[in-house]
Amino acid sequence: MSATAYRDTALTNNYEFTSGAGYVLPEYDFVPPPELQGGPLVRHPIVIVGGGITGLTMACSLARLGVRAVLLDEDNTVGVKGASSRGICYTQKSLEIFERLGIFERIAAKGTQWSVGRTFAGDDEVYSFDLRQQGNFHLSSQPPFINIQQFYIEAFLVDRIQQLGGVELRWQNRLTAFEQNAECATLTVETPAGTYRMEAEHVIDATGSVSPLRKWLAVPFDSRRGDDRWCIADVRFTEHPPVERHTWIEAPFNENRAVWQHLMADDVWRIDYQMAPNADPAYVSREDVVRERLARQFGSDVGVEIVWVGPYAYRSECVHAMRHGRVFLMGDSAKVVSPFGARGGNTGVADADNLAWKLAAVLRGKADVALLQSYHDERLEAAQQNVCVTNRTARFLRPADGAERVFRHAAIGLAKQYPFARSLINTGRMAVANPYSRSGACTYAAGSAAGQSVQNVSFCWADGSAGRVNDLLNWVEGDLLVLVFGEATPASLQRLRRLCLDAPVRSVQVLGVRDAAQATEHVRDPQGHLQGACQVSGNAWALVRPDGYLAATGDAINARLVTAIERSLGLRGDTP
Ligand SMILES: O=C(O)CCc1cccc(O)c1
Repeated sequence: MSATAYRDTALTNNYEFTSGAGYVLPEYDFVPPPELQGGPLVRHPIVIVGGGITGLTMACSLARLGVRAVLLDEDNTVGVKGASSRGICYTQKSLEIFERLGIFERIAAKGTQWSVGRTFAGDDEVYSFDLRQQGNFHLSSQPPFINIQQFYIEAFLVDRIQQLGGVELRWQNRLTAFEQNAECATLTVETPAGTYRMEAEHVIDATGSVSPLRKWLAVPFDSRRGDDRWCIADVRFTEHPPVERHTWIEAPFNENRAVWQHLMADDVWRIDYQMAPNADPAYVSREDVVRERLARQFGSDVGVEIVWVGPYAYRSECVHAMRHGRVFLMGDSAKVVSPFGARGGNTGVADADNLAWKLAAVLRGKADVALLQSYHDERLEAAQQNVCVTNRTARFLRPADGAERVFRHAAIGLAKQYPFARSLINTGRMAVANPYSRSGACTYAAGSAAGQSVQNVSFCWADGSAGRVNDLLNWVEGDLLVLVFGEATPASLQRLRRLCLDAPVRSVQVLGVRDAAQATEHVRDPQGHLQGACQVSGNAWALVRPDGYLAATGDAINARLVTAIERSLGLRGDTP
Protein backbone atom coordinates (compact mmCIF):
# COMPACT_ATOMS: atom_id res chain seq x y z
CA MET A 1 0.00 0.00 0.00
CA SER A 2 1.41 3.44 -0.89
CA ALA A 3 1.95 6.05 1.83
CA THR A 4 -0.85 8.23 0.47
CA ALA A 5 -3.27 5.33 0.30
CA TYR A 6 -2.35 4.42 3.86
CA ARG A 7 -3.03 7.95 5.05
CA ASP A 8 -6.41 7.97 3.31
CA THR A 9 -7.53 4.72 4.88
CA ALA A 10 -6.17 5.69 8.27
CA LEU A 11 -8.42 8.71 8.20
CA THR A 12 -11.56 6.65 8.07
CA ASN A 13 -13.26 4.41 10.60
CA ASN A 14 -11.83 1.38 8.79
CA TYR A 15 -9.28 0.29 11.33
CA GLU A 16 -6.05 -0.61 9.56
CA PHE A 17 -3.46 -3.08 10.69
CA THR A 18 -0.10 -1.59 11.47
CA SER A 19 1.73 -3.77 13.96
CA GLY A 20 1.41 -6.81 16.21
CA ALA A 21 0.73 -10.38 15.19
CA GLY A 22 -2.92 -9.64 14.42
CA TYR A 23 -5.66 -12.22 14.67
CA VAL A 24 -5.81 -15.65 13.09
CA LEU A 25 -8.95 -15.87 10.95
CA PRO A 26 -10.65 -18.97 9.52
CA GLU A 27 -10.41 -19.46 5.75
CA TYR A 28 -13.17 -20.77 3.50
CA ASP A 29 -12.76 -22.58 0.18
CA PHE A 30 -13.55 -21.00 -3.15
CA VAL A 31 -16.08 -23.17 -4.96
CA PRO A 32 -16.58 -22.32 -8.66
CA PRO A 33 -20.23 -21.17 -8.95
CA PRO A 34 -22.48 -23.05 -11.42
CA GLU A 35 -22.84 -19.89 -13.55
CA LEU A 36 -19.21 -20.30 -14.66
CA GLN A 37 -20.22 -23.36 -16.62
CA GLY A 38 -22.34 -21.20 -18.95
CA GLY A 39 -26.02 -21.68 -19.62
CA PRO A 40 -28.85 -19.17 -19.29
CA LEU A 41 -28.70 -16.36 -16.74
CA VAL A 42 -29.95 -17.54 -13.34
CA ARG A 43 -32.34 -15.23 -11.46
CA HIS A 44 -32.00 -15.48 -7.67
CA PRO A 45 -34.67 -14.18 -5.29
CA ILE A 46 -32.08 -12.53 -3.03
CA VAL A 47 -28.38 -11.75 -3.48
CA ILE A 48 -26.53 -10.42 -0.44
CA VAL A 49 -23.33 -8.55 -1.24
CA GLY A 50 -20.86 -8.55 1.66
CA GLY A 51 -20.05 -11.20 4.26
CA GLY A 52 -19.50 -9.01 7.33
CA ILE A 53 -21.65 -9.16 10.43
CA THR A 54 -24.61 -7.49 8.68
CA GLY A 55 -24.60 -9.61 5.51
CA LEU A 56 -24.08 -12.83 7.45
CA THR A 57 -26.86 -11.97 9.93
CA MET A 58 -29.13 -11.37 6.94
CA ALA A 59 -28.07 -14.67 5.36
CA CYS A 60 -28.57 -16.60 8.61
CA SER A 61 -31.98 -14.98 9.23
CA LEU A 62 -33.14 -15.97 5.74
CA ALA A 63 -31.78 -19.49 6.14
CA ARG A 64 -33.67 -19.83 9.42
CA LEU A 65 -36.87 -18.76 7.65
CA GLY A 66 -36.25 -21.22 4.81
CA VAL A 67 -35.67 -18.53 2.16
CA ARG A 68 -33.07 -19.20 -0.53
CA ALA A 69 -30.33 -16.62 -1.07
CA VAL A 70 -26.78 -16.24 -2.35
CA LEU A 71 -24.13 -14.29 -0.46
CA LEU A 72 -21.10 -12.87 -2.31
CA ASP A 73 -17.94 -12.01 -0.40
CA GLU A 74 -14.78 -10.75 -2.07
CA ASP A 75 -12.53 -12.36 0.54
CA ASN A 76 -12.14 -15.95 1.76
CA THR A 77 -12.48 -15.20 5.45
CA VAL A 78 -14.49 -13.37 8.07
CA GLY A 79 -13.19 -10.15 9.64
CA VAL A 80 -10.77 -8.09 7.60
CA LYS A 81 -7.37 -9.64 6.89
CA GLY A 82 -4.71 -7.79 8.83
CA ALA A 83 -7.23 -5.43 10.40
CA SER A 84 -8.72 -5.31 13.86
CA SER A 85 -12.02 -6.49 15.09
CA ARG A 86 -14.16 -3.45 14.31
CA GLY A 87 -17.11 -4.20 16.59
CA ILE A 88 -16.51 -5.39 20.13
CA CYS A 89 -19.66 -4.72 22.21
CA TYR A 90 -22.92 -6.52 21.46
CA THR A 91 -26.16 -5.24 22.94
CA GLN A 92 -28.93 -7.20 24.59
CA LYS A 93 -31.10 -6.76 21.47
CA SER A 94 -28.35 -8.15 19.19
CA LEU A 95 -27.81 -11.05 21.60
CA GLU A 96 -31.55 -11.76 21.58
CA ILE A 97 -31.41 -11.85 17.76
CA PHE A 98 -28.38 -14.16 17.87
CA GLU A 99 -30.26 -16.42 20.26
CA ARG A 100 -33.09 -16.74 17.74
CA LEU A 101 -30.48 -17.54 15.08
CA GLY A 102 -28.96 -20.25 17.28
CA ILE A 103 -25.50 -18.81 17.97
CA PHE A 104 -25.99 -17.09 21.33
CA GLU A 105 -24.62 -19.96 23.40
CA ARG A 106 -21.34 -19.88 21.46
CA ILE A 107 -21.08 -16.09 21.87
CA ALA A 108 -21.77 -16.32 25.61
CA ALA A 109 -19.18 -19.09 26.02
CA LYS A 110 -16.47 -17.16 24.17
CA GLY A 111 -17.19 -13.52 25.08
CA THR A 112 -17.13 -11.44 28.25
CA GLN A 113 -20.30 -10.19 29.92
CA TRP A 114 -20.25 -6.78 31.51
CA SER A 115 -22.76 -4.31 32.86
CA VAL A 116 -20.75 -1.76 34.85
CA GLY A 117 -19.28 1.35 33.26
CA ARG A 118 -17.16 4.00 34.94
CA THR A 119 -15.96 7.32 33.59
CA PHE A 120 -13.04 9.22 35.02
CA ALA A 121 -11.72 12.76 34.71
CA GLY A 122 -8.23 12.95 36.10
CA ASP A 123 -8.28 10.72 39.18
CA ASP A 124 -11.99 11.32 39.89
CA GLU A 125 -14.86 9.04 38.91
CA VAL A 126 -17.42 11.40 37.38
CA TYR A 127 -20.04 9.00 36.02
CA SER A 128 -20.96 5.36 36.45
CA PHE A 129 -23.74 2.94 35.61
CA ASP A 130 -24.71 -0.65 36.18
CA LEU A 131 -27.03 -1.74 33.41
CA ARG A 132 -28.33 -4.67 35.49
CA GLN A 133 -29.85 -2.12 37.84
CA GLN A 134 -31.22 0.09 35.07
CA GLY A 135 -34.64 -0.30 33.44
CA ASN A 136 -35.52 -3.91 32.60
CA PHE A 137 -32.13 -5.12 31.41
CA HIS A 138 -32.19 -7.89 34.03
CA LEU A 139 -35.46 -9.38 32.70
CA SER A 140 -34.16 -10.64 29.35
CA SER A 141 -32.57 -14.07 29.05
CA GLN A 142 -29.62 -12.27 27.46
CA PRO A 143 -27.21 -10.05 29.44
CA PRO A 144 -27.00 -6.27 28.84
CA PHE A 145 -23.73 -6.62 26.89
CA ILE A 146 -21.21 -9.18 25.73
CA ASN A 147 -17.83 -8.10 24.42
CA ILE A 148 -16.36 -10.31 21.75
CA GLN A 149 -14.31 -9.74 18.60
CA GLN A 150 -16.67 -9.30 15.64
CA PHE A 151 -15.02 -12.02 13.55
CA TYR A 152 -15.97 -14.68 16.12
CA ILE A 153 -19.64 -13.80 15.66
CA GLU A 154 -19.15 -13.83 11.90
CA ALA A 155 -17.53 -17.27 12.03
CA PHE A 156 -20.38 -18.61 14.24
CA LEU A 157 -22.87 -17.23 11.68
CA VAL A 158 -21.03 -18.97 8.83
CA ASP A 159 -21.18 -22.32 10.69
CA ARG A 160 -24.87 -21.83 11.44
CA ILE A 161 -25.73 -20.88 7.83
CA GLN A 162 -23.96 -24.01 6.61
CA GLN A 163 -25.87 -26.07 9.17
CA LEU A 164 -29.27 -24.60 8.20
CA GLY A 165 -28.67 -24.84 4.43
CA GLY A 166 -30.56 -22.99 1.69
CA VAL A 167 -28.17 -20.01 1.56
CA GLU A 168 -25.10 -20.34 -0.65
CA LEU A 169 -21.97 -18.60 0.62
CA ARG A 170 -19.71 -17.69 -2.30
CA TRP A 171 -16.22 -16.75 -1.11
CA GLN A 172 -13.83 -14.82 -3.37
CA ASN A 173 -16.75 -13.59 -5.47
CA ARG A 174 -16.32 -9.84 -6.04
CA LEU A 175 -19.10 -7.68 -7.43
CA THR A 176 -17.62 -5.58 -10.25
CA ALA A 177 -20.68 -4.13 -12.02
CA PHE A 178 -24.34 -3.65 -11.34
CA GLU A 179 -27.45 -2.54 -13.17
CA GLN A 180 -31.15 -2.73 -12.42
CA ASN A 181 -34.44 -2.19 -14.21
CA ALA A 182 -38.14 -2.82 -13.65
CA GLU A 183 -37.64 -6.53 -14.21
CA CYS A 184 -34.55 -7.44 -12.20
CA ALA A 185 -31.04 -6.51 -11.13
CA THR A 186 -28.00 -7.85 -13.01
CA LEU A 187 -24.71 -8.36 -11.20
CA THR A 188 -21.28 -9.02 -12.70
CA VAL A 189 -19.06 -11.05 -10.41
CA GLU A 190 -15.32 -11.71 -10.63
CA THR A 191 -13.82 -14.90 -9.18
CA PRO A 192 -10.41 -16.64 -9.32
CA ALA A 193 -11.93 -18.94 -11.98
CA GLY A 194 -13.42 -16.24 -14.18
CA THR A 195 -16.23 -13.70 -14.39
CA TYR A 196 -19.95 -14.44 -14.52
CA ARG A 197 -23.29 -12.64 -14.46
CA MET A 198 -26.33 -13.33 -12.34
CA GLU A 199 -29.78 -11.80 -11.92
CA ALA A 200 -31.55 -10.95 -8.68
CA GLU A 201 -34.98 -9.81 -7.60
CA HIS A 202 -33.65 -8.18 -4.43
CA VAL A 203 -30.10 -7.10 -3.65
CA ILE A 204 -28.77 -6.48 -0.16
CA ASP A 205 -25.88 -4.03 0.00
CA ALA A 206 -23.92 -5.13 3.06
CA THR A 207 -20.57 -4.16 1.56
CA GLY A 208 -19.77 -1.65 4.32
CA SER A 209 -18.55 1.90 4.56
CA VAL A 210 -16.87 1.96 1.15
CA SER A 211 -19.81 0.44 -0.66
CA PRO A 212 -19.30 0.25 -4.44
CA LEU A 213 -23.06 -0.07 -4.90
CA ARG A 214 -23.62 3.25 -3.17
CA LYS A 215 -21.16 4.84 -5.58
CA TRP A 216 -22.63 3.24 -8.71
CA LEU A 217 -26.16 4.19 -7.65
CA ALA A 218 -25.02 7.75 -6.76
CA VAL A 219 -26.80 7.43 -3.41
CA PRO A 220 -27.07 10.82 -1.67
CA PHE A 221 -25.80 10.93 1.93
CA ASP A 222 -24.81 13.39 4.68
CA SER A 223 -21.31 13.21 6.02
CA ARG A 224 -19.18 14.71 8.76
CA ARG A 225 -15.42 14.41 9.29
CA GLY A 226 -13.53 15.68 12.30
CA ASP A 227 -9.86 16.23 13.08
CA ASP A 228 -9.96 13.95 16.12
CA ARG A 229 -7.50 11.04 15.95
CA TRP A 230 -7.49 7.81 17.93
CA CYS A 231 -5.21 4.84 18.22
CA ILE A 232 -6.41 1.40 19.28
CA ALA A 233 -4.13 -1.07 21.03
CA ASP A 234 -5.52 -4.59 21.49
CA VAL A 235 -3.33 -6.15 24.17
CA ARG A 236 -2.89 -8.96 26.69
CA PHE A 237 -1.59 -8.20 30.19
CA THR A 238 0.15 -10.15 32.88
CA GLU A 239 -2.19 -8.37 35.32
CA HIS A 240 -5.89 -7.91 34.86
CA PRO A 241 -7.76 -4.56 35.14
CA PRO A 242 -11.40 -4.92 36.34
CA VAL A 243 -13.90 -6.42 33.86
CA GLU A 244 -15.80 -3.16 33.42
CA ARG A 245 -16.12 -0.53 30.74
CA HIS A 246 -13.72 2.22 31.81
CA THR A 247 -13.53 5.53 30.01
CA TRP A 248 -11.49 8.59 30.80
CA ILE A 249 -12.48 11.99 29.41
CA GLU A 250 -9.22 13.44 30.66
CA ALA A 251 -6.65 10.74 31.34
CA PRO A 252 -3.57 11.99 33.22
CA PHE A 253 -1.56 9.19 31.55
CA ASN A 254 -2.64 10.30 28.05
CA GLU A 255 -1.84 14.02 28.10
CA ASN A 256 -5.33 14.65 29.50
CA ARG A 257 -7.01 13.17 26.48
CA ALA A 258 -9.68 10.46 26.41
CA VAL A 259 -9.09 6.71 26.81
CA TRP A 260 -11.39 3.67 26.47
CA GLN A 261 -10.82 0.28 28.07
CA HIS A 262 -12.79 -2.93 27.42
CA LEU A 263 -12.12 -6.65 27.81
CA MET A 264 -12.94 -8.85 24.80
CA ALA A 265 -12.59 -12.62 24.28
CA ASP A 266 -9.24 -14.50 24.67
CA ASP A 267 -8.21 -12.11 27.48
CA VAL A 268 -7.55 -9.36 24.94
CA TRP A 269 -8.09 -5.81 26.15
CA ARG A 270 -9.00 -3.02 23.83
CA ILE A 271 -7.36 0.20 24.91
CA ASP A 272 -8.29 3.11 22.70
CA TYR A 273 -6.33 6.35 23.08
CA GLN A 274 -7.38 9.77 21.86
CA MET A 275 -4.48 11.45 20.09
CA ALA A 276 -3.67 15.08 19.38
CA PRO A 277 -5.85 16.58 16.62
CA ASN A 278 -4.54 15.58 13.20
CA ALA A 279 -1.85 13.37 14.76
CA ASP A 280 0.20 11.38 12.27
CA PRO A 281 -1.33 7.85 12.17
CA ALA A 282 2.01 6.25 11.27
CA TYR A 283 3.75 7.81 14.26
CA VAL A 284 1.05 7.17 16.89
CA SER A 285 0.84 3.49 16.00
CA ARG A 286 4.61 2.81 15.99
CA GLU A 287 5.31 -0.08 18.36
CA ASP A 288 7.74 1.82 20.64
CA VAL A 289 5.30 4.75 20.90
CA VAL A 290 2.39 2.41 21.70
CA ARG A 291 4.45 0.55 24.32
CA GLU A 292 5.45 3.79 26.00
CA ARG A 293 1.80 4.88 26.11
CA LEU A 294 0.75 1.55 27.65
CA ALA A 295 3.55 1.78 30.23
CA ARG A 296 2.35 5.24 31.25
CA GLN A 297 -1.11 3.81 31.93
CA PHE A 298 -0.33 0.42 33.46
CA GLY A 299 3.22 0.82 34.75
CA SER A 300 6.47 -0.25 33.14
CA ASP A 301 6.62 -3.52 35.10
CA VAL A 302 3.34 -4.90 33.65
CA GLY A 303 3.98 -7.41 30.86
CA VAL A 304 2.13 -6.43 27.69
CA GLU A 305 1.63 -8.49 24.54
CA ILE A 306 0.49 -6.36 21.62
CA VAL A 307 -2.11 -8.24 19.56
CA TRP A 308 -2.98 -5.46 17.18
CA VAL A 309 -2.63 -1.68 16.79
CA GLY A 310 -4.51 0.66 14.51
CA PRO A 311 -5.13 4.39 14.14
CA TYR A 312 -8.45 5.81 13.07
CA ALA A 313 -10.42 9.05 12.81
CA TYR A 314 -14.00 10.14 13.15
CA ARG A 315 -16.36 9.96 10.27
CA SER A 316 -20.10 9.86 10.27
CA GLU A 317 -22.30 9.28 7.27
CA CYS A 318 -25.98 8.65 6.76
CA VAL A 319 -27.81 7.99 3.52
CA HIS A 320 -31.14 9.70 2.81
CA ALA A 321 -32.91 6.51 1.77
CA MET A 322 -32.35 2.88 2.77
CA ARG A 323 -33.69 1.54 -0.49
CA HIS A 324 -32.77 2.32 -4.10
CA GLY A 325 -34.92 0.30 -6.44
CA ARG A 326 -34.10 -3.34 -5.81
CA VAL A 327 -31.18 -2.51 -3.53
CA PHE A 328 -31.53 -2.36 0.23
CA LEU A 329 -28.68 -0.61 2.06
CA MET A 330 -27.72 -2.14 5.35
CA GLY A 331 -25.23 -1.68 8.20
CA ASP A 332 -22.21 0.49 7.34
CA SER A 333 -23.40 0.81 3.72
CA ALA A 334 -26.24 2.94 5.08
CA LYS A 335 -24.54 4.76 7.92
CA VAL A 336 -21.13 5.11 9.50
CA VAL A 337 -20.62 6.14 13.12
CA SER A 338 -17.66 6.37 15.48
CA PRO A 339 -17.58 3.49 17.99
CA PHE A 340 -18.79 5.36 21.11
CA GLY A 341 -21.93 3.72 22.49
CA ALA A 342 -21.55 0.62 20.26
CA ARG A 343 -24.03 1.88 17.69
CA GLY A 344 -22.25 0.57 14.56
CA GLY A 345 -22.31 -3.23 14.27
CA ASN A 346 -25.39 -3.55 16.45
CA THR A 347 -27.35 -1.39 14.01
CA GLY A 348 -26.31 -3.64 11.12
CA VAL A 349 -27.57 -6.70 13.00
CA ALA A 350 -30.92 -4.97 13.63
CA ASP A 351 -31.14 -3.83 9.98
CA ALA A 352 -30.82 -7.45 8.88
CA ASP A 353 -33.30 -8.72 11.45
CA ASN A 354 -35.78 -6.07 10.27
CA LEU A 355 -35.60 -6.82 6.56
CA ALA A 356 -35.24 -10.62 6.67
CA TRP A 357 -38.74 -11.44 7.93
CA LYS A 358 -40.29 -8.86 5.60
CA LEU A 359 -38.56 -10.26 2.53
CA ALA A 360 -39.44 -13.79 3.64
CA ALA A 361 -43.13 -12.84 4.07
CA VAL A 362 -43.21 -11.15 0.64
CA LEU A 363 -41.45 -14.01 -1.16
CA ARG A 364 -43.74 -16.59 0.47
CA GLY A 365 -46.77 -14.58 -0.69
CA LYS A 366 -47.83 -13.78 2.87
CA ALA A 367 -47.28 -10.01 2.72
CA ASP A 368 -47.55 -7.34 0.06
CA VAL A 369 -44.37 -6.02 -1.55
CA ALA A 370 -45.36 -2.60 -0.12
CA LEU A 371 -44.22 -3.89 3.30
CA LEU A 372 -40.61 -3.53 2.15
CA GLN A 373 -40.95 0.26 2.27
CA SER A 374 -41.27 0.03 6.05
CA TYR A 375 -37.63 -1.15 6.11
CA HIS A 376 -36.72 2.33 4.95
CA ASP A 377 -39.11 4.03 7.42
CA GLU A 378 -37.87 2.10 10.41
CA ARG A 379 -34.19 1.65 9.78
CA LEU A 380 -33.58 5.16 8.49
CA GLU A 381 -35.06 6.49 11.72
CA ALA A 382 -32.70 4.18 13.62
CA ALA A 383 -29.69 5.19 11.50
CA GLN A 384 -30.39 8.90 11.92
CA GLN A 385 -30.84 8.52 15.65
CA ASN A 386 -27.62 6.53 16.03
CA VAL A 387 -25.64 9.04 13.98
CA CYS A 388 -27.08 11.95 15.97
CA VAL A 389 -26.44 10.38 19.39
CA THR A 390 -22.91 9.26 18.44
CA ASN A 391 -21.99 12.63 16.95
CA ARG A 392 -23.04 14.31 20.20
CA THR A 393 -20.61 12.06 22.09
CA ALA A 394 -17.88 12.75 19.53
CA ARG A 395 -18.34 16.47 20.07
CA PHE A 396 -18.18 16.08 23.83
CA LEU A 397 -14.90 14.22 23.45
CA ARG A 398 -13.46 16.73 21.00
CA PRO A 399 -15.37 19.95 21.67
CA ALA A 400 -15.10 22.88 19.30
CA ASP A 401 -13.36 25.95 20.70
CA GLY A 402 -15.76 28.37 22.37
CA ALA A 403 -19.13 27.41 23.89
CA GLU A 404 -18.65 23.63 23.48
CA ARG A 405 -15.32 23.64 25.27
CA VAL A 406 -16.65 25.91 28.05
CA PHE A 407 -19.69 23.64 28.49
CA ARG A 408 -17.54 20.52 28.75
CA HIS A 409 -15.17 22.15 31.24
CA ALA A 410 -18.12 23.25 33.39
CA ALA A 411 -19.81 19.82 33.14
CA ILE A 412 -16.64 18.03 34.30
CA GLY A 413 -16.12 20.48 37.16
CA LEU A 414 -19.74 20.14 38.33
CA ALA A 415 -19.79 16.33 37.95
CA LYS A 416 -16.73 16.05 40.22
CA GLN A 417 -18.74 17.74 42.98
CA TYR A 418 -22.43 17.15 42.36
CA PRO A 419 -24.20 13.91 41.36
CA PHE A 420 -26.92 15.85 39.45
CA ALA A 421 -24.32 16.95 36.87
CA ARG A 422 -23.06 13.43 36.12
CA SER A 423 -25.55 12.86 33.35
CA LEU A 424 -23.97 15.76 31.46
CA ILE A 425 -20.85 13.64 31.01
CA ASN A 426 -21.11 12.01 27.61
CA THR A 427 -18.71 9.19 26.85
CA GLY A 428 -21.30 7.38 24.76
CA ARG A 429 -24.93 6.53 25.25
CA MET A 430 -24.91 2.74 25.03
CA ALA A 431 -26.95 1.34 22.14
CA VAL A 432 -30.46 0.01 22.73
CA ALA A 433 -33.13 -1.34 20.36
CA ASN A 434 -34.15 1.76 18.40
CA PRO A 435 -37.88 2.52 18.60
CA TYR A 436 -39.85 3.17 15.40
CA SER A 437 -42.10 6.21 15.67
CA ARG A 438 -43.00 6.76 12.01
CA SER A 439 -43.39 3.35 10.41
CA GLY A 440 -46.10 2.61 7.87
CA ALA A 441 -46.15 -0.95 9.25
CA CYS A 442 -47.01 -0.02 12.85
CA THR A 443 -50.39 1.09 14.18
CA TYR A 444 -49.87 3.87 16.67
CA ALA A 445 -52.32 4.99 19.37
CA ALA A 446 -52.02 7.02 22.55
CA GLY A 447 -50.60 4.86 25.33
CA SER A 448 -49.53 2.06 22.98
CA ALA A 449 -45.93 0.88 22.78
CA ALA A 450 -46.25 0.15 19.02
CA GLY A 451 -42.83 0.44 17.37
CA GLN A 452 -40.91 -0.71 20.47
CA SER A 453 -38.95 -3.89 20.95
CA VAL A 454 -40.24 -6.67 23.23
CA GLN A 455 -37.49 -8.13 25.42
CA ASN A 456 -36.79 -11.86 25.50
CA VAL A 457 -38.48 -12.30 28.90
CA SER A 458 -39.62 -15.56 30.43
CA PHE A 459 -43.06 -17.07 31.08
CA CYS A 460 -44.42 -20.58 31.75
CA TRP A 461 -45.72 -22.95 29.12
CA ALA A 462 -49.07 -24.65 29.87
CA ASP A 463 -47.16 -27.63 31.35
CA GLY A 464 -45.34 -25.35 33.81
CA SER A 465 -41.92 -25.43 32.09
CA ALA A 466 -40.10 -22.17 31.39
CA GLY A 467 -40.40 -20.47 28.01
CA ARG A 468 -39.15 -17.22 26.51
CA VAL A 469 -40.42 -14.73 23.94
CA ASN A 470 -37.89 -16.09 21.43
CA ASP A 471 -39.48 -19.57 21.77
CA LEU A 472 -42.79 -18.04 20.70
CA LEU A 473 -41.10 -16.19 17.81
CA ASN A 474 -39.45 -19.44 16.69
CA TRP A 475 -42.80 -21.24 16.95
CA VAL A 476 -44.56 -18.75 14.60
CA GLU A 477 -41.85 -19.32 11.93
CA GLY A 478 -41.93 -15.83 10.44
CA ASP A 479 -45.65 -15.18 10.94
CA LEU A 480 -47.18 -12.55 13.21
CA LEU A 481 -47.94 -13.37 16.84
CA VAL A 482 -51.03 -12.11 18.68
CA LEU A 483 -50.73 -12.34 22.45
CA VAL A 484 -54.13 -12.11 24.12
CA PHE A 485 -53.73 -11.12 27.76
CA GLY A 486 -56.43 -12.15 30.25
CA GLU A 487 -59.99 -13.15 29.52
CA ALA A 488 -61.65 -12.93 26.12
CA THR A 489 -65.26 -13.46 25.14
CA PRO A 490 -66.09 -16.67 23.21
CA ALA A 491 -67.05 -14.47 20.22
CA SER A 492 -63.65 -12.72 20.31
CA LEU A 493 -61.82 -16.02 20.44
CA GLN A 494 -63.87 -17.31 17.54
CA ARG A 495 -62.95 -14.16 15.54
CA LEU A 496 -59.29 -14.67 16.41
CA ARG A 497 -59.39 -18.31 15.33
CA ARG A 498 -60.82 -17.29 11.95
CA LEU A 499 -58.18 -14.59 11.61
CA CYS A 500 -55.44 -17.15 12.23
CA LEU A 501 -56.85 -19.35 9.49
CA ASP A 502 -57.08 -16.47 6.98
CA ALA A 503 -53.84 -14.59 7.69
CA PRO A 504 -50.21 -15.48 8.55
CA VAL A 505 -50.93 -15.00 12.24
CA ARG A 506 -50.80 -17.29 15.26
CA SER A 507 -52.31 -16.45 18.62
CA VAL A 508 -51.57 -17.39 22.21
CA GLN A 509 -53.58 -16.55 25.29
CA VAL A 510 -51.51 -15.26 28.21
CA LEU A 511 -53.01 -16.08 31.61
CA GLY A 512 -52.33 -15.46 35.28
CA VAL A 513 -51.48 -18.39 37.57
CA ARG A 514 -55.05 -19.32 38.46
CA ASP A 515 -57.00 -18.17 35.36
CA ALA A 516 -58.94 -20.84 33.46
CA ALA A 517 -57.61 -21.40 29.93
CA GLN A 518 -60.02 -20.53 27.13
CA ALA A 519 -57.76 -20.97 24.11
CA THR A 520 -55.95 -24.18 23.19
CA GLU A 521 -52.67 -22.32 22.80
CA HIS A 522 -52.01 -20.65 26.13
CA VAL A 523 -49.12 -19.76 28.42
CA ARG A 524 -48.91 -18.37 31.94
CA ASP A 525 -47.21 -15.16 33.00
CA PRO A 526 -46.92 -15.54 36.79
CA GLN A 527 -44.62 -12.57 37.25
CA GLY A 528 -46.20 -10.35 34.61
CA HIS A 529 -42.91 -10.16 32.64
CA LEU A 530 -44.58 -10.81 29.30
CA GLN A 531 -47.27 -8.24 30.02
CA GLY A 532 -44.60 -5.73 31.12
CA ALA A 533 -42.52 -6.40 28.00
CA CYS A 534 -45.55 -5.66 25.78
CA GLN A 535 -46.42 -2.63 27.94
CA VAL A 536 -50.12 -3.53 28.25
CA SER A 537 -52.37 -3.94 31.29
CA GLY A 538 -55.61 -5.80 32.02
CA ASN A 539 -57.42 -7.56 29.20
CA ALA A 540 -55.48 -6.57 26.08
CA TRP A 541 -53.77 -7.86 22.95
CA ALA A 542 -50.30 -7.25 21.55
CA LEU A 543 -49.34 -7.86 17.92
CA VAL A 544 -45.70 -8.97 17.90
CA ARG A 545 -43.65 -9.18 14.70
CA PRO A 546 -41.04 -11.83 13.91
CA ASP A 547 -38.29 -9.32 14.78
CA GLY A 548 -39.72 -8.94 18.29
CA TYR A 549 -41.13 -5.47 17.68
CA LEU A 550 -44.66 -4.50 18.65
CA ALA A 551 -46.73 -3.65 15.58
CA ALA A 552 -49.75 -2.58 17.67
CA THR A 553 -51.53 -3.12 20.97
CA GLY A 554 -55.21 -2.81 21.85
CA ASP A 555 -57.93 -3.98 24.17
CA ALA A 556 -60.89 -5.44 22.26
CA ILE A 557 -60.39 -8.09 19.58
CA ASN A 558 -62.16 -6.10 16.89
CA ALA A 559 -61.63 -4.47 13.50
CA ARG A 560 -58.67 -2.50 14.89
CA LEU A 561 -56.68 -5.71 15.28
CA VAL A 562 -57.57 -6.74 11.72
CA THR A 563 -56.42 -3.33 10.44
CA ALA A 564 -53.19 -3.59 12.45
CA ILE A 565 -52.47 -7.03 10.99
CA GLU A 566 -53.11 -5.76 7.47
CA ARG A 567 -50.85 -2.79 8.07
CA SER A 568 -48.01 -4.96 9.37
CA LEU A 569 -48.26 -7.05 6.20
CA GLY A 570 -48.10 -4.02 3.90
CA LEU A 571 -51.74 -4.45 2.89
CA ARG A 572 -52.83 -0.92 3.76
CA GLY A 573 -51.42 2.17 2.11
CA ASP A 574 -52.85 4.55 4.71
CA THR A 575 -50.85 5.62 7.71
CA PRO A 576 -52.52 5.25 11.11
O1 LIG B 1 -17.78 1.48 24.99
C1 LIG B 1 -18.25 1.94 23.97
O2 LIG B 1 -18.67 3.09 23.92
C2 LIG B 1 -18.33 1.11 22.72
C3 LIG B 1 -17.06 0.43 22.34
C4 LIG B 1 -15.90 1.29 21.93
C5 LIG B 1 -15.90 2.62 22.13
C6 LIG B 1 -14.81 3.38 21.73
C7 LIG B 1 -13.76 2.81 21.12
C8 LIG B 1 -13.75 1.47 20.91
O3 LIG B 1 -12.69 0.94 20.30
C9 LIG B 1 -14.83 0.70 21.31
